[in-house]
Amino acid sequence: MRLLNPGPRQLAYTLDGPAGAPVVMFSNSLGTRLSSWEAQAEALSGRFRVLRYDSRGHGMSGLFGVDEPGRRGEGYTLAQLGGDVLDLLDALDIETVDFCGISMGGLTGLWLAIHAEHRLRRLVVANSAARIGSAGAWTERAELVLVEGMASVAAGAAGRWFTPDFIARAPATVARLIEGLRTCERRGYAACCLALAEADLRSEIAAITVPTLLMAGAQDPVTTVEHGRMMHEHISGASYVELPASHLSNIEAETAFNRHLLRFLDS
Ligand SMILES: O=C(O)CC1=CCC(=O)O1
Repeated sequence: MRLLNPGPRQLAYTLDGPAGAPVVMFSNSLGTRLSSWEAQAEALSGRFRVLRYDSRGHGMSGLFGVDEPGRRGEGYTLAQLGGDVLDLLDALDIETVDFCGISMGGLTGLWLAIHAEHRLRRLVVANSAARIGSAGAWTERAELVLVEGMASVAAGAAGRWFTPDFIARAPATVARLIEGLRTCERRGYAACCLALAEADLRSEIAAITVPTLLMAGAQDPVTTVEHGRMMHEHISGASYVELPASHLSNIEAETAFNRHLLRFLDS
């Protein structure tokens, strides 16, 4: 694990793989961290350089000021989440990447494709939407974790992230991710909820020209297949697949996810 700008505005990242190989960058969902891409990093290793990072407020990345006195309950913005990606690429002297994000990370990828398309070769958006949830629900969730702590959202997360079948089949994996959510910094998590409360790219995604692969989970209750199909209709030339999974499809359906990802990266 390496740190860009060690301190309250640090970004934690890993960069693995052969020097000179094309870089594939991964962006995590709300309440997870760069370790959630383990299966993809392994599948790509050898042929690609894999750049993973913890979104601000998550994992080993900093809180970017939301812990400062008087700033309780302040949010990040989607532009800041996208700006962190550009800062990291600039610092590492990486001109272009294939970008793969899930959920909040997918929304970050859509923002980059709209505002910094020259930095993306290809875009993969998994289990995401141009507008995730509603402003009211995200504001409520931010308030809930600030007042009651992360246990209040960790309790119901398995049912949002995975199918009952996967929860029964892979209890240790599910427990590890839920523990990661429970120990997520509440102020960072809340600030990302507030970024999601504001983020709405529905009127902008038609401008995307970066080659795009959209992946949805057939049983995802959060970002549904309807959200995936809506993006597919609006992003010209995009490919769209549905995976046998709920929300964290890169974990629940890692084989199918990796197959589609690699096929797209090789196209
Ligand atoms: O509600 C959840 O935990 C799922 C989710 C919504 C946005 C995101 O990144 O994860």
